[in-house]
Amino acid sequence: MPDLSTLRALAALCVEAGRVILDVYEKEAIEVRSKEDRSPVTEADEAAEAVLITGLAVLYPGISIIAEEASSRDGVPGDCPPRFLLVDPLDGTREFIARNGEFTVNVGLVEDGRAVAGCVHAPALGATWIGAKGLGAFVARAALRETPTADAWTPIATRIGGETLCAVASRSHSNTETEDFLSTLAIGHRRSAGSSLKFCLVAEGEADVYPRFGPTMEWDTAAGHAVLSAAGGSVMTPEGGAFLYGKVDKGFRNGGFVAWGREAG
Ligand SMILES: Nc1ncnc2c1ncn2[C@@H]1O[C@H](COP(=O)(O)O)[C@@H](OP(=O)(O)O)[C@H]1O
Ligand SMILES: [Mg+2]
Repeated sequence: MPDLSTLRALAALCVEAGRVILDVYEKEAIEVRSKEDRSPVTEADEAAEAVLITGLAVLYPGISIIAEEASSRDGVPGDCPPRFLLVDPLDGTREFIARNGEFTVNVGLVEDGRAVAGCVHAPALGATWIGAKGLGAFVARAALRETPTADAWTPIATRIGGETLCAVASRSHSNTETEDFLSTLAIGHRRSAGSSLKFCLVAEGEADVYPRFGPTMEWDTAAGHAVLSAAGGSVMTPEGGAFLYGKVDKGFRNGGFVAWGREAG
C-alpha cells in the first residue's frame, strides 16, 4: 500500500509525462497514426509512456508494468503477478487530437485484482487527482506543466445523490446499452467528458453515476477507479459484482461497468 509521499511522487511523474504530451499538443500539427485496432496514436502517447516506465521503475522497483503502447506493440502479457501497475500514458487520444483538453495520463496500482491506488493527470487542465485505499483522494490544480506543491492537495469526496442524479458519459463513445441503462435512473442532468476524467467528476462529487457499456482496456480505468474508490465511490459490473483487474484470459479487456458516487452494496 503506498503512502502519501509515494502518491505525490507518482503525481509528479505523471506531470512530467504531461509536459512531454503538452510539447506535442502545442505543435501546429499533430501527426496521427492508426494502431492495429484502428485506434489513433500520436508521438505523444509513446514519448509519455517512456517517461512513465523509466520513473515507475524507480518509484516501484521490481513491480511489473502493463502499459498501453508497449502492449499494442508487443502484445499483452500472458500472465500477471498479484501486484502490478497499469499505465495509459494518454487516455482520450481522440480528445487530444480534437484539442479539447479532455485527455489524461493514468497510472493505477492493482493488488489481488483490485485497483488500490492511482493518479489521473490532465495536462491541458493543470489538474491532478490521486487516491489510495486507506489514504483518501485528493485533487491539485496548478499552472500547466507545474508539479503540485505538497500543500496544493485538497481532499475530495463523492456526494450523496439527491432526488435526481447527474450522469456523466463518454464524449466520443456511447451506445444504446448506455442509453437504456440511463433510462432506468432518475437522471436530472447529463455531462460528457473524455477519458478517465469521468471517474474524477464522480470522485469530486460533480456527478453521481458514470455508466460504460462500450469496450475499454484495464489501463483506461484502473487509475480513475482507484481515485473514485478512495473518494467514497465504487465501480461495479452491470450485474452488481466487483470490477476486477488482471483479466489475463480476456487480454486485459474490460467488460461494461457502472461507476457510482456511493460505496458498493
Ligand atoms: N473499440 C474499442 N476497444 C477497446 N477500447 C476502446 C474502444 N473504443 C474506445 N476504447 C477505449 O476508450 C478510451 C477512450 O475513452 P472515452 O471515450 O471515455 O474518452 C480509449 O482510450 P485511448 O484514448 O487511451 O485509446 C480506448 O482505450
Ligand atoms: Mg485509454
